[in-house]
Amino acid sequence: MKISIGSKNPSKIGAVKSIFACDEVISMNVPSQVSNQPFSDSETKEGAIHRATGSLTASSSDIGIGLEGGVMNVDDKLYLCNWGALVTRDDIIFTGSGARVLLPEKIGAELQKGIELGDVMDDYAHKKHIRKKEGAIGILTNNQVSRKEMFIHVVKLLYGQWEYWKQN
Ligand SMILES: O=P(O)(O)OP(=O)(O)OP(=O)(O)OC[C@H]1O[C@@H](n2cnc3c(O)ncnc32)[C@H](O)[C@@H]1O
Ligand SMILES: [Mg+2]
Repeated sequence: MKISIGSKNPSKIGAVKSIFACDEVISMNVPSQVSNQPFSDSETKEGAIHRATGSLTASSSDIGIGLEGGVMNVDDKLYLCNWGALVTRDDIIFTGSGARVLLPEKIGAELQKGIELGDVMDDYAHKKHIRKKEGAIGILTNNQVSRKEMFIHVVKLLYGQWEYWKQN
């Protein structure tokens, strides 16, 4: 079975490969059709769906997967959020979201200026390419949960829903 994923980010590809272990995984950049830095659950989820459908349309895969990172407000505080979507050839869409973590106010202020979280995080932690490695969630949890591990959980939610649907 062939799976496409709408991203070239290694933490996203790694998560998909961990769960769909013996399948062929095709990765490609496709437009998320939302802002580079989504600012709500809804926008982040839409981005994930567009990445999944975009990769399906652009390849001969059996299912398409999209994973999208964003931020969202709870009680006037910004949290990191992540969404995933799995789309089948007959247009069934499964979605699920990942762990959330509070963003320090300093980070929230930079995001409000229009800077992407990936860039804000590199500045904040004095590191490079955090988005492709441990991620904001890895930095903020002192590496208890990496971005790949968080995405593995999201991919499990998608995989499980899809398996259940196939059996029923
Ligand atoms: O190549 P793509 O797939 O776009 O990978 P990305 O790292 O840009 O990831 P997203 O577009 O899904 O994330 C949207 C924005 O949020 C940032 N972001 C989200 N989660 C992050 C994390 O855990 N660590 C660092 N940056 C993160 C990311 O850098 C983008 O600016
Ligand atoms: Mg991006």
